[in-house]
Amino acid sequence: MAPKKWISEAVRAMKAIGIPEEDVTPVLKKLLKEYKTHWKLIEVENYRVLADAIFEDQENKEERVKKKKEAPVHDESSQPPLTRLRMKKPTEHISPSGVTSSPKLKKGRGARTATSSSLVCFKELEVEPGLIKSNSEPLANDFPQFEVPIATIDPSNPVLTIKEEESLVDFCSLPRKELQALCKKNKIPANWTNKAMADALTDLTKKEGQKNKEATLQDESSGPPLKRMCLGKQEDHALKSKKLHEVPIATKHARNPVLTSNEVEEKRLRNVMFYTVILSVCSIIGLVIACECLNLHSSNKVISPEVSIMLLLNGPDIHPNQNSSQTVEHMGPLHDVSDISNREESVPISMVNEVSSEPYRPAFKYIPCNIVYRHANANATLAQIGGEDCCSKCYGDCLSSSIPCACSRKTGGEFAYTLEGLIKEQFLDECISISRNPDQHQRYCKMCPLERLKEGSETCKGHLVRKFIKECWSKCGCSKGCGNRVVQRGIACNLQVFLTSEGKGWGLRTLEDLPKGTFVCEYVGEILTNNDLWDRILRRTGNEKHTYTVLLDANWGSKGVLKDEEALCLDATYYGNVARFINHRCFDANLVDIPVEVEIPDHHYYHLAFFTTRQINALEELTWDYGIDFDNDYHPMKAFQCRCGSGCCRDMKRSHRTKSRRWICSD
Ligand SMILES: C[S@@+](CC[C@H](N)C(=O)[O-])C[C@H]1O[C@@H](n2cnc3c(N)ncnc32)[C@H](O)[C@@H]1O
Repeated sequence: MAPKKWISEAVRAMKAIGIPEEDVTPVLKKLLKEYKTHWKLIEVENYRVLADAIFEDQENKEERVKKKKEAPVHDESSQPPLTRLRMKKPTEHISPSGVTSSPKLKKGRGARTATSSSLVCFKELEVEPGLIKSNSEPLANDFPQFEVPIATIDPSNPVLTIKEEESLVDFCSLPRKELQALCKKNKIPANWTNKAMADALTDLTKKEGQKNKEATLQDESSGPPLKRMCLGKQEDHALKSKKLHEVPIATKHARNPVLTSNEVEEKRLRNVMFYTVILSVCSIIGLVIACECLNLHSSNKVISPEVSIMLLLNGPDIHPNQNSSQTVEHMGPLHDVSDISNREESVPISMVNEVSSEPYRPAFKYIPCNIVYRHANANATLAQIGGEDCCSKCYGDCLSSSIPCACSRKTGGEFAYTLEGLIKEQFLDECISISRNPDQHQRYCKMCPLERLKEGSETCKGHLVRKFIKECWSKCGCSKGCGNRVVQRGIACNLQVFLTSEGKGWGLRTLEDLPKGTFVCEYVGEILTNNDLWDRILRRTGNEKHTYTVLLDANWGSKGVLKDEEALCLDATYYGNVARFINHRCFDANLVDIPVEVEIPDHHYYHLAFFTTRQINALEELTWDYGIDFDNDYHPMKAFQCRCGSGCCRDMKRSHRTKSRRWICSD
């Protein structure tokens, strides 16, 4: 006798395909009587036998009713015959008596989908209870194309592929003796006809296969989340292509899922709150410890909160090639050199020193996305985004749509990205040209916020008029896998921080070949107002440096007088990501920085993203032209001595140039 639990399982399976319990129990009772000790065969192929028997039963009932009704008048032409949608014609089913045998499931996708994935299919189709789609109808065309990622295949409802089904042993061809032996082993009556025994064995094998598949799927889902990190080059390249990006972002890295923009926003806000609390606590403790360390009590020096925070959390940067005797004892822990992002990125970022034996104690905290410092106005609200700045009516992938959506408007009615997730060549070349020929693209700024804070300095030399990329965002109707969302997905290529041998300190390199136009990373740091930045600069003392600050000036000068809270910059001195390690190259840098509008449409705040200017080979150092004017004596902070090694090094030639001051450096 079948246990109660088994019966309720059978009822539940039928319910899932829309058959109510009252239809199931009488048929099940009959079947159990018929199958006796072989009741387990009923559950084969998701209770196919049971489902067929129920339909047969219903059909018989309907037939009887129909006959009764038709008995007095016979007019076949007035009513079309009731066509029944069902998974298969229930002519025969596996019978323990061995008299009849079931026709095998048709080796077609439809048949398997209907039986094995009934849960998903029937729900979407809203098929009338009791009716199941015919395998003669193409199922695939009936369903809306949902973006169901591969990772969400229900392991409890595995689907055999055609190949797997075909690879099953052909029991029919076995000699009777062998069949009988196999049946005996599997507790199937050995006195059935050859066909019946073969069918029963086939079904058992399929069931075994399904169980194994289930186990494998479960194993995979609970396996180590390091799979993404161990991807080969080919897979990695494929991952970068848009198609694979369509896997929901959250599944990208099980250990450290990449966040959706909303989540990023939430996380950012949480970060801000978290860091604000940490900052306040640390500034008090840091002040005390820093004073202890520096013995400042007696020297009467005043330490700014920022300085003390830096001492406590990080300490200033030490480059092994620089004299570190004046630096304070570091209090922060060593970074995990196998992943300096501490799993904040979806790919690990390793750090190597092949030049000296000095350990690296980074003087910064790794953050994967920008955080707001104090009063900087970089908070996005959905109300800020007008109808013309989003594509609320889109769905799926905007890049595959025949008509470019509203989000392409700011890039001239064409998206900046290709279907492969690279930046379009023409767009990229224009950005490179702007960066390399600044004189032709600068906008003079009479009331530059940076200039008006300085006393006695020369007037502003201008800011580049930049080309913006605009990505779809939260208010857009498209999916998270939309091809017009690249930068917001974060780093996807294998990068490494390494100690340069030319005396530039640490640098960043790629561990894989990168095609032209690949997104590498974003410049991440604290978002500061112009006032905050100036405060930090004025407060800096002795050995302290501000070599990690970039002005977000792409829109400066387009308005009249820029408010101080609108003039923003990114400071990666204390909080930053890999981009803070990218060194400068005067000529032919292999990266170009492009402003990217994601959340805020008016461009006072934007993301600064790096794309490859050409094909880059694995292990090449990634470089970027900071846009430093090495000849500017009035520069608030003196530039470093350039060791970029390029033939046209601006520092070597000392030629007179007027370059944008996007980069602020000190040495
Ligand atoms: C944004 S950081 C780059 C990472 C830095 N090398 C480090 O170790 O943290 C900028 C600083 O790196 C150094 N640097 C960058 N490019 C350089 C170059 N071409 N020549 C010499 N030093 C360079 C300078 O000290 C500069 O102030």
